[in-house]
Amino acid sequence: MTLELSLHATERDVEVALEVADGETLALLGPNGSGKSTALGVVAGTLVPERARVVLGGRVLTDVGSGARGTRVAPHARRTALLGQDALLFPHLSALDNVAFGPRSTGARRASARRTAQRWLDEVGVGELAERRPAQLSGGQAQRVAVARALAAEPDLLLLDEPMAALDVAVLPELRRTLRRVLAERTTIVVTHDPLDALMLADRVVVLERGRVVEQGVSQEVLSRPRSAFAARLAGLDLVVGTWRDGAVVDADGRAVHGRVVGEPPAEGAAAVATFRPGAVAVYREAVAGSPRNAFDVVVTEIEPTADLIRVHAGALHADVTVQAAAELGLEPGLRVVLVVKATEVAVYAR
Ligand SMILES: Nc1ncnc2c1ncn2[C@@H]1O[C@H](COP(=O)(O)OP(=O)(O)OP(=O)(O)O)[C@@H](O)[C@H]1O
Repeated sequence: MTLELSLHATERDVEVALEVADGETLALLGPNGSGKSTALGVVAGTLVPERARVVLGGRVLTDVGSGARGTRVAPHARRTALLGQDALLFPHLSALDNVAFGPRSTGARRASARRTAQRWLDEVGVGELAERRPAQLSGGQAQRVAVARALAAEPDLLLLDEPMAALDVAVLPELRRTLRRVLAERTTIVVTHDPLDALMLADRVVVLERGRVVEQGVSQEVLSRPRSAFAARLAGLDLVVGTWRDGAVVDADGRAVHGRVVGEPPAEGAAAVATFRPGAVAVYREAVAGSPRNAFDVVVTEIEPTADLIRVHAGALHADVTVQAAAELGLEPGLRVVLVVKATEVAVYAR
């Protein structure tokens, strides 16, 4: 179902308008305090600001402000499902009964609700844990149950508020793949700080800053534009978007980045991304002999002191070096340098 949202929360200085197409997943990105939760709250109906209009599949859910009708559909009657950082399962119910709760509350009989619940638990990979209580589940398993619960309610719109922020990094690639599968064809908004989530889960991203939309577009395009190394910067990562060829991610400039493949290897010719920490990037004045696999000829565009290091900007790429190294290299904007990053420091994912 198509979502149309416009809101003006005067006190918070948040003014946002966006649309989500039927079946589309939209990632909402932005730094702390940029208005992401405000936007989700207005859609979910937990927040009614001075002016807002929310229309989901032609149903007006919120319409307040001058000249508006004063419509405020209650949160539980919106046919939206919100999943946050914490699973928030009912502690006294089994995983199965937690998931069956939604279908039960919309009138399904017990046996049928439990069958539906089992199907969703299977779908998100925790079918064998159906009889466990939340206390007997790991964080990642509990979050999978919460995803099943959200989906079992058959919402018209799914709202995910940093659904993976509280989880161990080790479980993220698998959960991300599960989400990618279940979100396909579902109208969804996902709030995230992680550009990989934006790339892997979302068709489109909207970037918020200080309560305003500053950039939006197809995820890959937004995230690969230098200006939108913004999103990569949010996660503290350098990010190269390209195509998987001969065991490397090849970007639009033909730069090949080698790394460790995380999860399923990308298919030859398929979209792929490489990420690495700026701290893993070394800076040289010229190509080093016996050069390691990833060496990029770049021009320094900016030098930025951080807490205890110097961040070297070269277009969309960054390197963090010590003050001493920056001085020895004579780093300044306009200087040609070679950035070197070991393949073992680079994570490569299929898109
Ligand atoms: N309950 C509140 N009352 C008044 N102002 C608030 C309230 N919650 C947030 N704000 C303000 O509204 C603005 C947007 O905040 P919001 O929580 O929507 O940002 P966010 O992008 O979700 O941030 P985060 O990533 O930290 O969750 C900020 O200026 C914030 O200080």
